[in-house]
Amino acid sequence: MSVTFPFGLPQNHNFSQFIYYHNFLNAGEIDIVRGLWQRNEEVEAKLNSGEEGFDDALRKTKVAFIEPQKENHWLYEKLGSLAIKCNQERYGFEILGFHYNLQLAKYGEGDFFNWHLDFGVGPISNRKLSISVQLSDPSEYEGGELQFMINDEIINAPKEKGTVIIFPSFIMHRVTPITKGTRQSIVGWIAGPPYR
Ligand SMILES: O=C(O)CCC(=O)C(=O)O
Ligand SMILES: [Fe+2]
Repeated sequence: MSVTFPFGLPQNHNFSQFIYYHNFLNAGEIDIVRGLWQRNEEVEAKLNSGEEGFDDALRKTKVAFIEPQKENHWLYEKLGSLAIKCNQERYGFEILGFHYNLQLAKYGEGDFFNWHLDFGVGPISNRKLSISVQLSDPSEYEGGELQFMINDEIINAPKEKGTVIIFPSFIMHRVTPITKGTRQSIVGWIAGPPYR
C-alpha cells in the first residue's frame, strides 16, 4: 500500500463482500422454519430505517418475525454460532447479538426489495452483519435473485435451498422482482457497538 504518512494500521486480508455456506439448514429444519409462517402474523414489510410507513418503491414483501422463544433457540444458536465464527475469520467486528428478531420473508409474484443497505442512521447504525438463508428451492420461483452491487458489478448470491449468505450490513444489495412462484428467506442482523 502506498500511504503518505502511514499510521501503521493493520489490514484485513480476509475481508469479503459476502460469503456463503451451502447446506446450512437441512430439509427437515427448513420445513420447521417454513411451518412457523402463520398468515395472521404476516405484515407488509417496513422500511429498513426503522421509520413507520411503507415505501412501495423500495420494497414489497410480506414478513413475519421469529420470536426468540425456547422452540426457536436452536435456530438462533445455529445462526449465531455461524455468525460468530464467520466474524472471527473474516471481519473482526465487535458483535453482541441479534438485532431485532429474525425475520421470515415471503416474496410472491411481483414482490421485490430494491437496492438498499441494512445499515444506516439510528438503531440500524448498530448493524454489523446481515444474514440471509435461502428457504426455497430455485425450482419454486423465477426472478427473486439476491444480488450484491460491488462497485459497478452486480453479483448473484447462490440460490440453493439451505444456503446461508452472510455479508457486512453496509454492502449494497437487493432482491429482484419475483416473476413466478414464491421465494422465502430468513433474514437476520447481528449488531454491536457503533463503528470506531
Ligand atoms: O430476502 C433476502 O434474502 C434479503 C432481504 C433483505 O435484504 C432484507 O430484508 O434486508
Ligand atoms: Fe437487506
